[in-house]
Amino acid sequence: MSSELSPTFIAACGIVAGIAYLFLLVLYRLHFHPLSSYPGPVVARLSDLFGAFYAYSTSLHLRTLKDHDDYGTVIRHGPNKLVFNSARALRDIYKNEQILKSRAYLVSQTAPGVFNLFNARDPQLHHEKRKLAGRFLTKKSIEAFEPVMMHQIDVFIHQIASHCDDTNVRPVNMTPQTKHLSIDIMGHLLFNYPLNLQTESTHRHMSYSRASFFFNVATQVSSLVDLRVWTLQFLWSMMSRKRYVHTLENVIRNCLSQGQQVKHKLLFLSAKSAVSGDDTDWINDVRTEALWFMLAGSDTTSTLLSALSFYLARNRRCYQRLCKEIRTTFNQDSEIRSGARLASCAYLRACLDETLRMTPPLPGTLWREGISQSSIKPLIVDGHVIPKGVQVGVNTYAILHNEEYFSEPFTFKPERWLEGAGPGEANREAFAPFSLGAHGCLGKSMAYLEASLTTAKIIWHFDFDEAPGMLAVPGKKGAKQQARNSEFPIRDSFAAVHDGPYLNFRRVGS
Ligand code: HEM
Repeated sequence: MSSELSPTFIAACGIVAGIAYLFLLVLYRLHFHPLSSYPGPVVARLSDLFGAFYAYSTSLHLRTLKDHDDYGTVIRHGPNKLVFNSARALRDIYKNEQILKSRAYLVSQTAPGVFNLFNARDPQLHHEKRKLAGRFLTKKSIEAFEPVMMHQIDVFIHQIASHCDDTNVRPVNMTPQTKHLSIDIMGHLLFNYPLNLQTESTHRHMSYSRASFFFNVATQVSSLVDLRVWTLQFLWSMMSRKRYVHTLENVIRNCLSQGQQVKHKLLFLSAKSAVSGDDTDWINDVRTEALWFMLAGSDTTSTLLSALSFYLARNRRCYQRLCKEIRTTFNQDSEIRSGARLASCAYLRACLDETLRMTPPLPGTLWREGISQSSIKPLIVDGHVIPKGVQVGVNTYAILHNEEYFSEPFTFKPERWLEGAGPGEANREAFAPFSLGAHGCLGKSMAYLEASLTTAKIIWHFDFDEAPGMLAVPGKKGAKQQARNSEFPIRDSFAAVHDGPYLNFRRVGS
C-alpha cells in the first residue's frame, strides 16, 4: 500500500475543512460575535458582500431605510458594522475626536503612502490639508470668487434661453445642464481654468466619472483595503479614469506654464511649497487632490439643483410662492448677488433645505471607526458601547426620512424649515446632509451660494414646468419606489446619480 495521500483524498480534506471553517464562521458571526445581539438581515450579519451587492445595484440607501423600518434604530449592516438612525448618534459619531474615517476610505488611494484631503485618516495630516484647502473656501475667498461664479451662471441662463426662443422650444434635461455648470465653476475655483463644458463638448466626458460608484462598492468591503491593489488607480485604469485624469493633468500643466501667479493659486491643493514646471511628484499630488475636490464640488451641487427643479415642477404651490419671493425681492437680474436681499429669501433657503432632506447628494452611510489606541475610554454611540474595530455610521438618506424628526418625510414641504413652522417643524439636529465635525463639508457655504444664485436667476428669468411624459424615471426598482413616493429618483453611487428632470422653459411674461 502506498504511503502517499491521493490527490482526491487531499481535495476531500480541503473541502471538508473549508465547509467546517464556513460553518464555524457562520456560527460565530450569528451567535458569538460581539455584535451578535444586534438585529439586521441575516446575510448582512454574515458578510460585507451584502453591502457590496446593494452598492453595486445602487440602491443601498433604500435598502438601509427599509432595514431601519424592519429592524429598528440600530442595525447590523455587515459583520462588523452598525448603522444608527438617531440625531444623538449623528453627534456621537461625526463630532467625536475619538473617531476617524473608516479604513475603507483608503480604497481611494492612488498609491501607497499618498493621501488626499478626502482619505487622509491621520488627524494631523488631515488637519493640515484641510487648513490649506480651507483658505480658498473662506467667506472672503468665496466673495472674491462670486463674479466668476456669476459669469458661469449667466452662461447657464443663456443656455436655457436658447431652448425657449419662439422658433425652437425644446425641453431641457436638468442633470447634464447643471453638471456642466458645476464642473465649469469648479474648474475656475481650482485652476482658474475655463473647462467650458457648458458651451463646448471637449471636456464633457468629465461629467461621466464612475469613480464614486467603484469607491462606494469597494468601501462596503473594508478588508479589500488590506489587498492594496484595490485602489482607484487600478479601477480607473480599467474604466474611464484615463481621460479624466489626463484632462486634469493637462489643466494643471497648462496652469503651470502660465507663470508663478497661477502656481500660487494651485498651491492650496498641495502641502509642498517648492514648485517647478516639471515637478512630477508635485503634479501627482495636486492631481490626486483635484480629482476628489472636483467630484465633491460638482456632482453634489448638480444633484441639489436638478432635484429642486423637479420638486418645484411637481409642487406648483411651492413654485408659485418661490416665484413671488424672488420676483418681489429683486427688481432686476443684476441685483441677484450675495448680500442682505438674497439672505432675506427665507423661502428659497427653505426649498434648498427641503431638497437636501429629500434628496441628499451623498445619500449613503459615511463609515467611521474608533481610534485604535483609545483603549482607555470606550466608544459610546447613542448609549451603545462599541467594540474595537467596529465601523459605525448614520445613513444620511434614512435619517432624513425618519418620521420622528421630519413628519410626512416623503412629502416636499419647504414650510417645515421656516421659523415658527409649528408642530411640523423640521428637527435641525437630525439634518446633516453636509455631514458634521472635522470631516464635514468644506464647501457648504459655496454650495448654498451657488444653488441660491442659480435658482434665483432661473426663477427671475423663466417660468417652467415639466415636459409632458418626459420626466426622467430610470428603470431601477429602487427608483420606481422613490417615484411612487413623489421623490426625485436617485441611485446611490456614494454621490447620487440621476437623470432629468426634463423641463419646458418660457421667458417670464412671454
Ligand atoms: C449640495 C452640495 C454639497 C453637499 C451635500 C456636500 C456634502 C458633503 C459631505 C456629506 C461630505 C463628507 C464626506 C465624507 O465624510 O466622506 C463632504 C465633504 C467635502 N466637501 Fe462637500 N458637499 C457639497 C458641496 C461641496 C462643494 C461645492 C465643495 C467645494 C467647493 C465641497 C467640498 C468638500 C470637501 C473638500 C470635502 C472633504 C472635507 C474633509 O474631508 O475635510 N463640497 N461634502
